[in-house]
Amino acid sequence: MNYNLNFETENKAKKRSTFASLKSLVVHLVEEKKMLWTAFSAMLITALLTLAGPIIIGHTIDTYIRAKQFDGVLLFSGILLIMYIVAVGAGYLQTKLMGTVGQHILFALRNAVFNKLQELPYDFFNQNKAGDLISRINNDTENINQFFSQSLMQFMRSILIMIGAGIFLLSIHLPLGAATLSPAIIIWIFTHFVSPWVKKRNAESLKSTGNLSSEVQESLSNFKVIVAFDRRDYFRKRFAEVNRYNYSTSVKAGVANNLFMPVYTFLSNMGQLIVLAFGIYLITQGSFTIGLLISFIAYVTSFYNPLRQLASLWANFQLALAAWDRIRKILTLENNMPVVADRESVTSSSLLAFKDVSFSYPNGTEVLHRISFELERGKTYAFVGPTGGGKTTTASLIARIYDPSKGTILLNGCDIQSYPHEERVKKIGFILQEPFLFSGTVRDNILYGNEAYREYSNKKLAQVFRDTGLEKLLERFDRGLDTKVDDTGDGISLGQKQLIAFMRIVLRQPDLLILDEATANIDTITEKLLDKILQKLPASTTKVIIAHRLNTIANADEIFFVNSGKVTRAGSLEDAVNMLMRGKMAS
Ligand SMILES: Nc1ncnc2c1ncn2[C@@H]1O[C@H](COP(=O)(O)OP(=O)(O)OP(=O)(O)O)[C@@H](O)[C@H]1O
Repeated sequence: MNYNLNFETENKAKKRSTFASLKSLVVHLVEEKKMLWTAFSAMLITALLTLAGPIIIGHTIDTYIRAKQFDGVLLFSGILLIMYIVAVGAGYLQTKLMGTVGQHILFALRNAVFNKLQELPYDFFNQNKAGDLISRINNDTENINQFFSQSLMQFMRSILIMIGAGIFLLSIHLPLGAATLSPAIIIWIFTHFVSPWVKKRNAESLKSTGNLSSEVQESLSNFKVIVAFDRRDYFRKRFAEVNRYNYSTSVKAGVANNLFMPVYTFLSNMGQLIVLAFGIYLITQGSFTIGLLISFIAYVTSFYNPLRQLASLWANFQLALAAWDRIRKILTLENNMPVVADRESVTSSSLLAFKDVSFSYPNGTEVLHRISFELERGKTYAFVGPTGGGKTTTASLIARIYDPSKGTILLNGCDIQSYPHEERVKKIGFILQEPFLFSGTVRDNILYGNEAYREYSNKKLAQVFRDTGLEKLLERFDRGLDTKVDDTGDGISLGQKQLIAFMRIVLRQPDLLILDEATANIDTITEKLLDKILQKLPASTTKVIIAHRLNTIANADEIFFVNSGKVTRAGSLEDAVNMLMRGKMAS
């Protein structure tokens, strides 16, 4: 399955309309309904008060100022003052609520994206760069927050005031109103045609920010190799290139976003000009009053000012939608490794069986071809073979990191795909070639995902370590269980990392234990100790050992030779060595 998040954009396959993007975003606002309605009501109050202002001023001029009745002027000035104070209060409430809504959405979206990432299969992380994912979780969600906390209500307020002012303009004087509003039609046509282009520019800019983040992440996580091979200049150039691209896409997005403003300003000035010319003409004809003209000019301002604001708000809106499209792509991904239903209990003599299994990596050629073999309970199996022969791939299929392209894998006689993840992970333990550690202590890392011992005190745990024979391994760490570990694993050696991974898996006591080159960096004496610990595991535990060092597999009950995507029984250790030598000579 294609999990590449940038694939759709690159192929220009599916273009989503603004409306479709918006609709899918609105679904996520249900929880904020109450606050949104309150903020909307506050916004409505400010909009109505803003709209009422000009008509009151026009009325005061025509009724009281022309008749020199200053009591009336004072009364309406007081009313206007109260209206302005209420508008400030409502505006404050609206801003405060929308700031909270924005933060809630930011919080919920970040959680949703992160939780979704936890559900996605290994393949997804093969196909997407960590930096790009980080940018989606951090930057894109922040763009949406900015839109909600700063732009949405302003956006709605602008539209409401425009509609209200438009109605007033048309009802005060229909021909003058229609003439004044005519430039708005040009604005609408312009916006309609330019918006998709602006959204595309924003999407490109966000994508290049993701690439920039990937580049930083790649060079920072590999800085040791970069320094060791003196590739700093090369990475400097690479970074400069990605940074330049980001700069140019951001400039283009900025230009696109700012295009609305001058056009809107010009057309709104046209509106004002029409009022002045046409309005003064009407006054000279005696069919319009000065008070009405002042109200009219105020409504024209009320109509075109929000329109100008809409220019920048519309740009924020497009940016938020482009960001939302990037987030939505993660949220709508489906795990292509579901648990299949209807598992029937079948009694089987073998713990695990491959039946005619073939496998290809995404976008790759087939690397395993019609493999069949069985692993019995309690036995130790060794998988040997030349580099690139398919050992790790076979082990990954056993641990269901991937599903076969063809054929079936049976665990206890049932399709491995029918086991819930937790149950499968309990049954099959897997130590990777490069163990991954989390920041914390050795204890945290050993008990990672271990429900049984998580709450044990160090004293109680020490007894478990004595029973399982792991205590000697802890001596390899300065402060035992309390030794600090950071996620880069820089403070400890590669061999120590492998020991942590080993202890982690032995404590879980799985039915099937896969060690993929798990002792490659461990000295021979410690390796013998590990062997003893493995012997202490329950007699029913099946072990699969993948190793290049042949002494590691001396105790195996059976040896499989893995080469060119085929798995064959090698017979004795001597036969395996011969096969390996022949394989090497042939290659
Ligand atoms: N993530 C991947 N995407 C595409 N191809 C891959 C991937 N991982 C491995 N391969 C390819 O699959 C084939 C088998 O690789 P695999 O890692 O299973 O070999 P191996 O026998 O474990 O090698 P080694 O002894 O070096 O660990 C190789 O040709 C390799 O290039």
